[in-house]
Amino acid sequence: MAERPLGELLRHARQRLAGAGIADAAFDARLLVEHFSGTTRSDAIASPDRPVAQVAEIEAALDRRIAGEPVHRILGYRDFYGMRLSLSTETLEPRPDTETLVDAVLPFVHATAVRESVCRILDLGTGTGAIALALVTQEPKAEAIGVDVSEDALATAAANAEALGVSSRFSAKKSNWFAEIQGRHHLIVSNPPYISTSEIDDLQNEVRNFDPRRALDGGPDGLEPYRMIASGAGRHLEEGGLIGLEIGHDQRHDVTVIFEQAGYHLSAHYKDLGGNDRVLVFSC
Ligand SMILES: C[S@@+](CC[C@H](N)C(=O)[O-])C[C@H]1O[C@@H](n2cnc3c(N)ncnc32)[C@H](O)[C@@H]1O
Repeated sequence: MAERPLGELLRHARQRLAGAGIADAAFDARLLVEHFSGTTRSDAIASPDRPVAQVAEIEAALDRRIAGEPVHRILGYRDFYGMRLSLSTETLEPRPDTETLVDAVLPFVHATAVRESVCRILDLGTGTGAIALALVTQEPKAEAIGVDVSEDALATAAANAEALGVSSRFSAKKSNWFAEIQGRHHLIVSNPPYISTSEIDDLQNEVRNFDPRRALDGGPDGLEPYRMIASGAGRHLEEGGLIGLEIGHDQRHDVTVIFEQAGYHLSAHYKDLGGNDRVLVFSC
């Protein structure tokens, strides 16, 4: 395909996406054109006549977006807590709501690192490594094990750690929750699958068709992973340690009961940016 000027290509991409009913057409068009043409927003403003050769790649990306693929799946990355994280087939796309969990536990991570010279973190269901990597990049004395059952997710998390320069303080470990985990940790964090099996079919197409089912499905009532974590945490948490969990918007009561029955106290709860219950923090 012939080259086209950057400004014209941006307008064309926006029109194609808007015409197909894509909600954030202007934003998605900009992300896709910039990514595949290797240009920036400043280039579009300062040099709209700059020729772009990657017209075919951009058209193919627009086709995928119009077919319903989320824009970050097409780009192959998503930004989280100031980090650029690569995605792969079996990783959930990290969501801004999960940053609430990082914010909730980060003061404890810093305080533990000051007091103990280290903060050992276990991230159960690490996916891209999002939560663990946010914490170890924010606290130089923190070290984390990212656990997952997916080999693909573990490889992606390890590659993200390498790209962020923290691979000496992050290890990716294949384990069914605590099954292969040894030792005690100051902090256990998890954003487990928490959607009930029957609700998965009602999710938006972009979630249902492109996020891996294993990252979403929390069993018949969506609470099974919380039961697994509550029953195993006692063998892996240091005295005075914390458990930080992301939850579904209607799970605050049920998850609190599960952890209280296992002997923990709810020490804090947080809402996400949309005002929904999103994070619970338990102490021993
Ligand atoms: C909701 S995703 C969270 C991913 C990442 N922590 C984040 O917040 O973006 C849940 C993750 O749990 C993993 N998982 C599912 N079942 C698991 C199990 N039995 N043991 C360990 N990890 C599991 C999935 O593969 C997926 O990566």
